[in-house]
Amino acid sequence: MSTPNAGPEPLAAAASRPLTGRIRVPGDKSISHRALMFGALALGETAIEGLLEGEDVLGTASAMRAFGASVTRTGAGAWRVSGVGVGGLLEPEGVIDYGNAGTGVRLAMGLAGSHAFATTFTGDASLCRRPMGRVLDPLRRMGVQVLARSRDRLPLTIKGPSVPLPIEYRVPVPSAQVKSAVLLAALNTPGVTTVIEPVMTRDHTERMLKAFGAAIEIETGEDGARIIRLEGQRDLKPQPIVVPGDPSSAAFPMVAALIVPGSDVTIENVLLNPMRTGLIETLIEMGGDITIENRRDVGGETVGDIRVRSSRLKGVVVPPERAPSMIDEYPVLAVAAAHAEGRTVMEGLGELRVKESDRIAAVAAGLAANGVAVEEGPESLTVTGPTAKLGGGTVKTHLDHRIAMSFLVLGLSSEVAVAVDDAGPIATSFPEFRTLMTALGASFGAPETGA
Ligand SMILES: O=C(O)C1=C[C@@H](OP(=O)(O)O)[C@@H](O)[C@H](O)C1
Ligand SMILES: C=C(OP(=O)(O)O)C(=O)O
Repeated sequence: MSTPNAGPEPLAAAASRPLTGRIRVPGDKSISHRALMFGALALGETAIEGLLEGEDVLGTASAMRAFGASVTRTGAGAWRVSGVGVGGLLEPEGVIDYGNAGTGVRLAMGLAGSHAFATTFTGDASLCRRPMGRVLDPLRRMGVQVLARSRDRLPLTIKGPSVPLPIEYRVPVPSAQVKSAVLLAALNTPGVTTVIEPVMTRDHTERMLKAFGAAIEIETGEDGARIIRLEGQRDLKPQPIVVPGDPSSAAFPMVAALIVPGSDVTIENVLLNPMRTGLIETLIEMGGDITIENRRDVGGETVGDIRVRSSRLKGVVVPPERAPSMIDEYPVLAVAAAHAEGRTVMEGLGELRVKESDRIAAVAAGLAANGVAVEEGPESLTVTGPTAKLGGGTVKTHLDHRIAMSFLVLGLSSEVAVAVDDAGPIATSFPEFRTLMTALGASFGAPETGA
């Protein structure tokens, strides 16, 4: 969990020698959260390999223990979960502190919301600013009572009804977290709950629920929306899970290899679910030399090794409909765009305003502080490159891991060092970031020394 008393960890990066080598990034964050949660609901033992051991996911491991499941670490990335069965969660004794983890807390609210007990959730300063109404609204319709600070922010307490109501819910924002929270609540709801998704988002919940034997059906409506029906109160069967590498973490060495001259990096075993590969598609359109090798199927998901060589990039227009397949990758795409010839226009970014930070504002401020030409729109970012004299600025990370990692990557190709005010949040999703990047040839240091 977060360590609020540790204090900020300033860090800087400066022009790197070519990055070379083969690395594996840690397990996918979305799949890791879900593996622990579905394991906690299944009857019997779920063995997980390759779990992301970042703070966000460790928060879910603690939360599942608080709900009565047995969760044990048996080796590096190897975990076992003994579940309590659908409907069998216990009332947690204390407050569930989810630290920085939006996915963790929103999915856990769905889980707890279908149980007739009270759960209190809280988080760090970033999570307490983020909107929870998007999950609480459908849960209220299922009969959940909510006691919250104004505007549905954490800390808050929810209490499930004795018999939850199945609902039909059209997800109003493109959000896999909202879809998943309703489906998790539906697991312990009698009858059929329907979630309608006008815009498709990452589908790990649906894929994994199928694998665990849930009664889930998906069809496409006349208007093109995805209609997901789940019949509740059916047992889940434990499944061995192998978590592939997180494409959202792979994004950082990928962009670093593209922009540091002379680089040639391979990132092995990365999840290539089509709802997660928008960044790869965009970087290839920009002229990035990226090839996928050894494409294969692992546990119902496509994975592959991504080879990236430094490239001359050109600006592109990234269409808004691509946003769900690369929603967490815009900060690091903006860093690539600072190196591209011409304008890169990123549209349809409204959701970026409610992530760990307001990522449109944080990226714009960070790029501007380092001499990059950037324009911020209400739901867009436009970056014009290449930048003549890059670097020299200190970036405010606002408790946002992706802002910290993106700007350290910018530093690796800057004339003058780029500093971030706090690298601590990197541990939420990618604790090995510094070690792996260093193994490729990058170097980081204290901002005072200019790295
Ligand atoms: O469901 C998930 O695992 C996630 C969904 C996305 O959030 P939204 O559902 O808010 O788009 C993403 O930003 C987050 O990192 C992980
Ligand atoms: C948005 C993110 O995570 P979460 O919503 O789980 O905090 C992210 O990891 O970029």
